[in-house]
Amino acid sequence: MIQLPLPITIVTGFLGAGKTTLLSNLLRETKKRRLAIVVNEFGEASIDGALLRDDSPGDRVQVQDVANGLLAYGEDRVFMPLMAQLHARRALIDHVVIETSGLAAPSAVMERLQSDDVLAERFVLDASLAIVDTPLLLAGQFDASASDAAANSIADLFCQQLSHADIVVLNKIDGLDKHALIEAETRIRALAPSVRFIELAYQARLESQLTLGLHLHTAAQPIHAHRQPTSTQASSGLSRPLDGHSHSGLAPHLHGLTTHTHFHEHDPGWQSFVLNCPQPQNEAALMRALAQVSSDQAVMRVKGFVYIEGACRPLLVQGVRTRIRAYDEPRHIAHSRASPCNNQAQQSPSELVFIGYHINRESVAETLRRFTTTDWH
Ligand SMILES: Nc1nc2c(ncn2[C@@H]2O[C@H](COP(=O)(O)OP(=O)(O)OP(=O)(O)O)[C@@H](O)[C@H]2O)c(=O)[nH]1
Repeated sequence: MIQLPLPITIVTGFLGAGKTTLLSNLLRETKKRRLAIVVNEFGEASIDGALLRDDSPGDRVQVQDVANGLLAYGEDRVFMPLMAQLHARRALIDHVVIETSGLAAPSAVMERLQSDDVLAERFVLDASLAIVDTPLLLAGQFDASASDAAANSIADLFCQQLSHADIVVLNKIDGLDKHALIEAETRIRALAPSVRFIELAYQARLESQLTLGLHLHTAAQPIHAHRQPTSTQASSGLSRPLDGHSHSGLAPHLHGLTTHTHFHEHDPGWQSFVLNCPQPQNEAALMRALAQVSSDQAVMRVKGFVYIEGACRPLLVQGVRTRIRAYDEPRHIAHSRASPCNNQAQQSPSELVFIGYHINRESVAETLRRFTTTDWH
């Protein structure tokens, strides 16, 4: 029996843009397709994979974590065996979604898919999505700056992610009015004129028709209807659709990979480390410590699970730059992390992943120790 190539959607976006949240919503809403999700994290610990696994209904979704690096970059030896495993399970999978690390350009995976003959036979790129933290975009947080190396590195990466995207998804737009949305679109178009479509995701929600099965890189596919999310029409009140929301008649899209380079030489200024603490935490003291850390150093992302005195399940900590929140909704907590209330002694240590530009592990640990009077190391 002839097997059709397995479609792959690449989901990219800078650290904390909302890739995992968007995917997790998609998993709950996609009822028909059997999905294989590959989650690549820059840090040593995989937090997102645990969250997605918890949101995966039944055996329709398989989640695979690849922590500690950048998938398909340079010397990475994980990518090819991973693709071979996916191919071996072809009969059980309808669609693959690869969530790249927030510090990766999607061109790395795209290039491998196009340049390797075996992969090109077995897989087909369906679409590449770039998720954008819209409030940060509007605040100029992805702009380059002559005097700030971190800002330049972020701006460079952000542009790479946009320029390889078929679809840019404006996320975190819950509090934005139509003028802000149009301003965001204008900025995206100025940074990446080749972007084909811009979609709006309210509360990190995109319909699966806007995300999977788009065939944007397949020759001779029937033209599909590409619509705005219904929530966009209802809540944004935009007087005109965002440019590019329909694309009937467009030919399959080819990204000029030969003319772009992804970060084969990844900027070594980006660092990640994990800190643990065996003692239970005081939430307020920990939040003060994390606020201090993010104002002292270029920490762009903090995430992990923290055990609070007397609580039977950990809090999920999510920090994107200076916005740091702790969640205790059970949905946000991987079951494997919950412990019976009467068995506090068996709690795992708290674990936080920090990602930033030239960040200093010891100095972050020292701030956490000072504010929480517990032994972070
Ligand atoms: N208000 C708001 N918050 C959001 C939205 N989407 C995501 N978030 C929050 O943004 C934070 C980061 O979300 P993630 O989904 O983990 O982001 P990510 O892109 O997967 O992060 P990395 O994998 O670390 O790069 C979390 O606290 C989310 O709850 C949104 O649409 N609105």
